[in-house]
Amino acid sequence: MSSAAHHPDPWPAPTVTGPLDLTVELPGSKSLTNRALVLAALADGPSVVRRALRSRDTLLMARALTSLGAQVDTSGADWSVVPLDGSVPGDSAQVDCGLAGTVMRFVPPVAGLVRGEVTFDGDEHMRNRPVGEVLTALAALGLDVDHASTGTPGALPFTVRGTGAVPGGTVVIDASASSQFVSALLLAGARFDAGVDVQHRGSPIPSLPHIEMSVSMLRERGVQVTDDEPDRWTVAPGPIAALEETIEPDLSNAAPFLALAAVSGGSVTVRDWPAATTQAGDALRDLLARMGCTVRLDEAGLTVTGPTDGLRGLRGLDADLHDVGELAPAVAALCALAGTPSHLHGIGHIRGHETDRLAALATELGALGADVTEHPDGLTLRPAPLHGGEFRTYADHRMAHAGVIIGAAVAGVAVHDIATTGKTFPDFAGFWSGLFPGAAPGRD
Ligand SMILES: O=C(O)C1=C[C@@H](OP(=O)(O)O)[C@@H](O)[C@H](O)C1
Ligand SMILES: C=C(OP(=O)(O)O)C(=O)O
Repeated sequence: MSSAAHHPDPWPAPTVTGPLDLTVELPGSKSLTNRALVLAALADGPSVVRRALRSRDTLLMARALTSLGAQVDTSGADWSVVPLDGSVPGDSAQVDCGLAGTVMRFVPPVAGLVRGEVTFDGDEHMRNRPVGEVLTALAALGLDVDHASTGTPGALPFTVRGTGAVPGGTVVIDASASSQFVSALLLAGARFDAGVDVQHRGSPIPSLPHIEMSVSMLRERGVQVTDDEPDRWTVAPGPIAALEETIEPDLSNAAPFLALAAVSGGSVTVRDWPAATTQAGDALRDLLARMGCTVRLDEAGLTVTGPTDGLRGLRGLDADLHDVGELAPAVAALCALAGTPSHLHGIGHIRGHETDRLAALATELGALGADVTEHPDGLTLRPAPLHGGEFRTYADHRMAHAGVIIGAAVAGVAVHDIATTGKTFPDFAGFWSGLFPGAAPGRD
């Protein structure tokens, strides 16, 4: 994982000096790794998560499940998991959610399925990220959840007192703030006595591909999921089959790398890009093509080639990113460099991500000269000359990705807390700088 000890803070982002021609092999998907770990902990036998992502979010998930009584061996590239055995070791546990939405939302239902008292807390900002709908839903499904006496109701810190069994049944939630509310209930739902029937009422749910990812991983493990009505998912009670699964590369984390093709007017290939996937990052193929890049998916991987006249040929984008909000910071950075205006919309929910990403992007891109207007649900960016300066990241890995994209195009950009990329990428700064000619050899 990246560490502040190895990289200055703020970190001078490397700038391209000509077209790059790169092939990169990226670490595994956070979303796939953390789902595979949860499902393995609830499975009917030992599982293996091959090519697991080793990053802050996935190690927090491994630790959380271990504290609930699973055995997760993270020592190699392939992680083995022996499922939960019914009781929390020592009868009580503390789960550190860090800044991982997947840990804060996916683990509480699991805690109801083991006997013992489990307290959840996390980074300071994590207390502002929404989770109340999950906790209220879990209480309605028969879990003993205390989030009123521990601090602000509906937020970290909270306590789950598991009895080892969850009655389950039908629940109505408003998942307009995060798709993870639904995924949380579905992933554990097969182990509830009556399964779970989740119905959403409210504004449209963001990040729907992530719910499809949960559904598809459950089905791969033999769980019966019905999703033929909009905004309703039913998981039948039953076992979750143990599985050996190989984790795909993280396609959302591919964004800054593919952006290098556009910034440098060169080509970047990401190896092992899956032909079919539920990852939201697959939308980069369409988004980058719409911006004027050439995109080719073949046995070599996904190759993106930037416009031949470089950034002058990069077109702005009018895009609804509601389904793929986690791409917004990197896409916004590219739009700030494009030759025509952009309007990114449908992403009001990313104000509840690692930071208020719309405010953070407007402030930090604006500070480097971008012409950016913040809207309740998005950003408008118009072409403007950018200049160097400091780019603050607010503990948000994807803000750091936005910063290094600008830094690749504009000399003199210094990105604050580059180590925050460790949330989903081991030694991002070393990997990134190793891609630039003249960089010190031997970085991983
Ligand atoms: O389930 C998941 O793995 C995720 C769902 C999405 O969350 P939201 O629905 O809160 O946007 C996504 O943005 C996040 O990075 C990962
Ligand atoms: C929103 C994100 O993370 P989390 O899983 O913490 O919600 C993200 O990675 O962009």
